[in-house]
Amino acid sequence: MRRRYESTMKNLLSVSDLPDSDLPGVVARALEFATGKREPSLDGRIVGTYFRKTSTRTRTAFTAGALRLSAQVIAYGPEDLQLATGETAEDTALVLSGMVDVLVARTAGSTEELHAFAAQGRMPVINAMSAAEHPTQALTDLSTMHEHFGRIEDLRVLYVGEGNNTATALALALSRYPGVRLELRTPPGYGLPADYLARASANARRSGAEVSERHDMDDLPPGFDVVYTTRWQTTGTSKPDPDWRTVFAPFQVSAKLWETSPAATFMHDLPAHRGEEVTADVLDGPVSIAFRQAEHKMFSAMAALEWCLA
Ligand SMILES: NC(=O)NCCC[C@H](N)C(=O)O
Repeated sequence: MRRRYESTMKNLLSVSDLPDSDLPGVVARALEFATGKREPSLDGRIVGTYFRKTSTRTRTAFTAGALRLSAQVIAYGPEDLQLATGETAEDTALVLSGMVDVLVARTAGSTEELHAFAAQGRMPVINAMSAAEHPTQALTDLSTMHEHFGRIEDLRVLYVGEGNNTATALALALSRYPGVRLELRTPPGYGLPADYLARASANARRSGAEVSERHDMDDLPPGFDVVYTTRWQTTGTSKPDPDWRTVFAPFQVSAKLWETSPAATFMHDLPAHRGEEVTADVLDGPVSIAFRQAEHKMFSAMAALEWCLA
């Protein structure tokens, strides 16, 4: 669709929309918010949130974060907009763009729809999770890692689980940091989409990171700093293989992984299903920062809103 307004509008549809010149600053700003810093930086702004799928962390993070920066919020549920009766995404966003300053949208569907929302060209659109990518989760993960380790560079990260929206965004983000080694272990048939793996590998070649993916849990190198997992049922998806639990079973994160990575910190995008992707002793134990990571959702949402609206 023809762009209606020419502007330098900053959408956050992919973590790759944040240029190298801005990404460290956005993470640093999230870390300032993590220390309790608050400013009325969005006073007078109106944030629209449109969540078509369930959300606990992301929706609350953007709403609470906007309010804490003195913005006002209009929240739309799945049936509230005329989109539900067939109005196009383009027309919907064109109308909203005259009234609200930024739209935070979780479709859990195709990212193309988010591009259709962004086509109007004057109201930035933030991807609060599409089927392909979860960019604001990646920002959360970066600021959580930075807070915990004091850096992101040189971290050795093991990601275990489906190559879902969280994994794609994490791979695109971490691959931009020199010295990072990201090892993805994804169940056979549930790996990262090839184009995302290729983009992350291209980032890594440029930055001096390393990204690799395998579909088994054999020959794991020792000494990971982070073990990261995600639930087995990704929002809005179903698994074609009726036997998928057997395929996923070897990819459960348990204390066994700490035999070779005794200093590793555990991360999880949540919601968690104890006894499936992770055992309760790991998630609820001293190695886990998963619930601090959830708090970072708001800090990174605040930084993302400011970046789009600056
Ligand atoms: N932290 C979150 O945003 N959690 C929501 C679900 C994330 C997960 N990748 C999913 O699609 O199910």
